Amino acid sequence: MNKNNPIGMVDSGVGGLTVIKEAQKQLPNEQFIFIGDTARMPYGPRTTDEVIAYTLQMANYLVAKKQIKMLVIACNTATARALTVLQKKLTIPVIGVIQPGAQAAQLATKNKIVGIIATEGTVNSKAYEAQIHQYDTDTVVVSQGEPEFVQLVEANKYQDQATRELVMNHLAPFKAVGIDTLILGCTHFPLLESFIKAAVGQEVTLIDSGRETVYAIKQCLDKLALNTDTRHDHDDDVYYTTSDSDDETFQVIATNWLARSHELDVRHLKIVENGISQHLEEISMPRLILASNNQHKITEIEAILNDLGIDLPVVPLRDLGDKVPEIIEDGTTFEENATKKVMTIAKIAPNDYILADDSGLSIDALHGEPGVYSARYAGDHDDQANNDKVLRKLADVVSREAQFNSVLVLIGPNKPKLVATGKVHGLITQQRHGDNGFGYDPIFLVPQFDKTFAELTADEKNQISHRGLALQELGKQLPAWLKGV
Ligand SMILES: O=c1nc[nH]c2c1ncn2[C@H]1C[C@H](O)[C@@H](COP(=O)(O)OP(=O)(O)OP(=O)(O)O)O1
Ligand SMILES: [Mg+2]
Repeated sequence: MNKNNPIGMVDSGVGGLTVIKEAQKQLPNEQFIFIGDTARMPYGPRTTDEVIAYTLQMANYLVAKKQIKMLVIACNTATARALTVLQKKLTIPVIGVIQPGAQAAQLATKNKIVGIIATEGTVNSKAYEAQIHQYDTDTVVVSQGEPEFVQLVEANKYQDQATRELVMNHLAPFKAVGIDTLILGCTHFPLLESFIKAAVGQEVTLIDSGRETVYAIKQCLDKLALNTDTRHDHDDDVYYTTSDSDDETFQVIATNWLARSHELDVRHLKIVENGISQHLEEISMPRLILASNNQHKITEIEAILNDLGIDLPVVPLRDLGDKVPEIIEDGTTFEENATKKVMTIAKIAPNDYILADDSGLSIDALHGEPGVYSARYAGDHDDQANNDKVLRKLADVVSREAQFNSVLVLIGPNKPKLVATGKVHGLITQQRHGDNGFGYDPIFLVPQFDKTFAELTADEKNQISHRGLALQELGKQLPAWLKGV
């Protein structure tokens, strides 16, 4: 196990953020990856089988995809019901929030009357009682389920006056019993700490199960020599939620509670049903795939895309690996072929944006030839043979007018196709000049520079080329298209 791998933390929703906050404070160099199961919260009313299944899905994701070195179950309900199962199934250390809290309470109590507030699931499991009675059978344990507290925190109402009154009312019985220690047996409850203290009395010791858990994490890292020796910034920490939409409440609570000045890196996992089993998969950010096998084109397009302010990761076709199907360019127009390119790639990348260019040289004296057949005029993608054929056909021809055409087609998830074209006039030379570029560049003369495309720098070519002009045109149409206008 690599000690520089991250620590995984799983929770039913937002409560575990109190644990990660403490962990970030006490373990400044460790990297944390947190999953809040916001799609299925709260866990309190769930069956034990459900809680075990959900917790395992999150654990399996973190082990398989993030190579975590340790798992923390930052949720009391999940600890009560799933900890022992996960400890058996996983080969990494798994730490729960109950044992550390119970131990701290046992050390803190003097009158041996300990209160517990938790979800109903945790209360019914009697996990805290069992743990406390392992240390001392005489300790009196008074527990109370407080599912409403969980809901108030999850609804971001943990600072409201009405919440304060509700907490005061609910916790009044603890005063009558005379507890001297109260376990906050749900990771949501530290957010209500000041209200809880006011309700039970300042003299009562509150045990934050999350904080105690972080001591246990530290001890475990020390014992197994798993402390990282590289420095992470907690801005590297990643927070996943399982709701597929924008999880605004999570983002707001997390940013406030963790007191970060900028937005946290919150990503989404989707729950994938597979027959009777389920697993989690990251919902990937859409990419812009450049559907071309021609590296020269890709380089030109990438250089110009930079200036168009496209906020998507740009991925060349070759990065999609060997699953890319063959693209058959048998259309009779550039637009038809460019459309075939994007549609073929859309089959394997339905959630991405895809951009293709189909282009070619059209010579007036040859009635537009080679046109859509430019790439295979003489030999398939044999630039030398293609150039030779053009020069041979024009050997005795005086009129050497020609155009390069580029047709760009862009598609995106749930978007109509966007077409942009560019055209540049030139003259076919008598022989090749220059080594830059590709294709017919050495025989395409731009009168304004008195140079062929192959004699221009990449920047100079991009300023005036058919592809450069088509990309500029695309850039103009893009904002409205992205907005769906
Ligand atoms: O700026 C250019 N400078 C020189 N030649 C060019 C240019 N632009 C297109 N051409 C020629 C090369 C090729 O013979 C044909 C494009 O064929 P075309 O199918 O669009 O591209 P391709 O097969 O090289 O790559 P892909 O289809 O994977 O994007 O026109
Ligand atoms: Mg092609």
